[in-house]
Amino acid sequence: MNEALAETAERAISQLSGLRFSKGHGTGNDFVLIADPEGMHVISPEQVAELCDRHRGIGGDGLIRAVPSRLIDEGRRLLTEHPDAEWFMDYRNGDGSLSEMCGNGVRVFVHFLLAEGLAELPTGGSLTIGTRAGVKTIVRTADGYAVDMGPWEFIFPAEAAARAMDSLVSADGLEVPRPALSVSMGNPHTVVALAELSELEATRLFTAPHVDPKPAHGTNVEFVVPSEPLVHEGVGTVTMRVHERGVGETQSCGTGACAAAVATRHWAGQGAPDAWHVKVPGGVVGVKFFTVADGHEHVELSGPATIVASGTLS
Ligand SMILES: N[C@@H](CCC[C@H](N)C(=O)O)C(=O)O
Repeated sequence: MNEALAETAERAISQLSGLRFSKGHGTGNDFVLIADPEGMHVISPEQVAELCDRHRGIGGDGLIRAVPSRLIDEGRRLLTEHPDAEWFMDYRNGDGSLSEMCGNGVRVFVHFLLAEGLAELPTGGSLTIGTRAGVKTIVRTADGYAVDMGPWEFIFPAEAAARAMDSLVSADGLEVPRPALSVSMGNPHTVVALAELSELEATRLFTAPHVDPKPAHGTNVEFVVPSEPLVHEGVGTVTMRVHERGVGETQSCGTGACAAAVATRHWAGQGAPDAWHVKVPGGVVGVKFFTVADGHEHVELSGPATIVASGTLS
């Protein structure tokens, strides 16, 4: 970083001096967390990027601001139908860009709300929060939290139905472009199937994979290898690496794990299970498909959430 950039970075953070923060992660997908109960801290994209910088900031794949839904436009819109969604997860990627949704982020966000005494989640109860991809309902599990992520959708439905793939993805380390399927979990994902773990290891994700055609607002790209056998005791397992839009390679991606399970189940065809384990570099998350009262299929994401530190910006 040159001197001018370093100065801009320091200025960006110093403007937030005195602000309390926490740092947390879900299976290694890490976030800077800021509670903003009065809705006073609109953090600019530059400030987000500096706070998430691993050398000059706190470091994180993204930043989550906890703000009351009534104090942010996107939250107010949800309150008419969901008055119980008191808190809104204002999520930014590490480069400062907005994303509609973050699956690991939801668990860490709820864990943070509870740790800060801002919300309660009694055993056997649930908590509803607002996000840019609608409301999400969370319950506790033995090892963390399970989130009803809502319905999934194919981004290119006609192609997905006709050919089980809708795009080609090239990445450094892979000799030829690979077929892929694009799935929305509120945010966009493109899932690429690889045959062998050795191919997954050989894939280099320092630069963004090339996706053709690419979803309109960019995409997160998941590379998955089905386990052999794919299904054991009714649970399907895949191993995944991810290149996240607005971040780069991360240790885990919750919405990406959901998209990976959607695509693999689609490829596996009739009889494929509704319960999945997705192994990521930072751990394992669970994905389940279930049908809700109105007949729609929803996706549940489960996994741990940890707060590792809290402090004050100097
Ligand atoms: N890591 C997240 C996804 C974060 C957003 C993503 N980078 C995007 O731009 O859509 C997750 O756990 O889902």
